[in-house]
Amino acid sequence: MLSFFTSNKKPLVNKVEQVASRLFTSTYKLNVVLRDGKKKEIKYKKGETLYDAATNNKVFAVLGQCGGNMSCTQCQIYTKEEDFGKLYKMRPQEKDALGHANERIEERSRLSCGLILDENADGIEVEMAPLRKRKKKKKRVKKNKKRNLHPQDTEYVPKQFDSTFSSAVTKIVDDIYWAGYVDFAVRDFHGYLTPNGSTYNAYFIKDEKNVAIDSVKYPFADRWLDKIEYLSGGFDKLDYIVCNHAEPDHSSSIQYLMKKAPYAEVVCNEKCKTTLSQHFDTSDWKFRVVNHGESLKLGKRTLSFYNTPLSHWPESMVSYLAAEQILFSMDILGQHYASSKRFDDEVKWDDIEHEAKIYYANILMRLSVPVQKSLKLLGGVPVKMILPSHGQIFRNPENINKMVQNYVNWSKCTPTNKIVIIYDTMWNSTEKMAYHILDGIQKVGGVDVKLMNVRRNHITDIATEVLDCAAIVVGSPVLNEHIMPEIGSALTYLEGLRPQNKLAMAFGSYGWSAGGAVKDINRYLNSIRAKIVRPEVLSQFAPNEDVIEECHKAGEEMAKAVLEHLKK
Ligand SMILES: Cc1cc2nc3c(=O)[nH]c(=O)nc-3n(C[C@H](O)[C@H](O)[C@H](O)COP(=O)(O)O)c2cc1C
Repeated sequence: MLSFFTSNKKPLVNKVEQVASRLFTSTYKLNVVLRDGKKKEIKYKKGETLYDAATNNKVFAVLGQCGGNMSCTQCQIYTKEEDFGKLYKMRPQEKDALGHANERIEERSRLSCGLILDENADGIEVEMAPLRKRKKKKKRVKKNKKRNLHPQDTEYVPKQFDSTFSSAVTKIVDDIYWAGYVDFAVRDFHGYLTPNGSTYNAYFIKDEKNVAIDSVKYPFADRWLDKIEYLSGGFDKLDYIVCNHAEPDHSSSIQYLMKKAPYAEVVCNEKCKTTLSQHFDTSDWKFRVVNHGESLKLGKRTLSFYNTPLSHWPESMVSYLAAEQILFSMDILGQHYASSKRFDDEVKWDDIEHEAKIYYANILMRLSVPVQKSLKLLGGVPVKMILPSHGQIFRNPENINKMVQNYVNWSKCTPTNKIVIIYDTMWNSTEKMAYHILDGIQKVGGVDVKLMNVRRNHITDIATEVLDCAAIVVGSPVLNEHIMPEIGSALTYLEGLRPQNKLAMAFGSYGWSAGGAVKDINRYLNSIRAKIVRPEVLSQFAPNEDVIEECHKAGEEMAKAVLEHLKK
């Protein structure tokens, strides 16, 4: 038996949470004024978040869409001014989330999911912050239907198989099959590059009940439907289609299945049901809504469901077969990797590890806190195999260990001895500065450098290098008082992905107004809470000897700061 954490079983809680969990258990209470003006008393134990206490008190009006992951900010509360200062201090994730909130933020704002309750919160009164007005749901569904916004709403037209391979199912163990589609051709996934293609992994369980798990991207619906028909012995023998995640690469073929399989029920959580209805016309679908921890008896086996909100979307969940110790991990441990082989031990480990890193950096880096929560939840689940929604299936215990450890490191952006220099240039002055900074770093030794011109390196690769670097050094010339657009685009992308724990500095060349570009760069660096190690280096037009010397010095200082940082 192999646990999801087979080595280095370090709990993924930060220090604050560890302290909080050790606190006493006597009960206190506070009041929450809900958005409809009603007041609710909430009893809590010291160390609980307000969000968890509200859930335990069944005051669900406090809850937000992201499931308490400090992301959607819908659980924002206003404290009374006199109470704000005495409450448990804000952790960086909470500050960060409030900084990106859609709703109105006040000085006395807190997130219920971030606010740890202690004895100082006893007897206080807080008020739910108003939500930004949203259009009525019913109207929006109607509008979408009328406009036919989604290409996947178009009628499914069966196609011929391209090859016998695309129609093949793979037996994983007795009665459990891979029934997905290998997309060798795809090169772009919502804006980032997939040079090795991808797979849409759908699975099938044969038992007294026939169960399809997830589907494939809609252009490949026909291949998937044929496999499901074959495996279940006819569409009328299909009992369930589990939808772990409503993103269209995994869900958009379900609409065609529902027209063919008269008795099939869609098994998903409540949020997934709503999200599916916002993509497709689900009015005729039969749903079986499952809650966190609930199970479905299939015959010999039982399939259990665990919500893992925001590892990748709010409705994300995983499914688990205890009998075979198989985890259908959805996007967790996914890789965009197309191969004729299905298992991790049939391909080169370095290839899939690298693809998993690209996947993590570009999809999950922003979602590190929810990912850590999911890892913690799954830490107690024994697994022999992990079946993700993209890429190779993991069945080699050593590989499972390595990949889980990678996730632990990536989710903390654990720094390695690497500095990434990201820059743009028009007439090469900024580029020359970048090379001189590189020389300065090299002079100190012991730190790797990646020099990435934003016009020759895709944001996909920049994000991947940034994930585990210790420092980023960003340069741009001044163009019309600002940074160049391509570096702006790269920094906007990184700002969204929120890399943690980075040292940083800015540099760049200008003509007649020094500050514009570095001011923009520093704004981005501050937004991701990078620690700016030293003041920017500027050059009026091409760097002269003084500037070159300063670039060398800056490189040396950055390298020394990184080596110091890694000792901690
Ligand atoms: C279209 C254009 C707009 C520019 N706008 C500014 C500006 O607003 N302020 C400024 O100080 N320099 C401006 N410059 C000058 C450049 O910042 C300067 O030439 C710098 O040295 C270019 O660095 P590079 O060689 O790395 O491209 C501009 C140059 C160009 C070509």
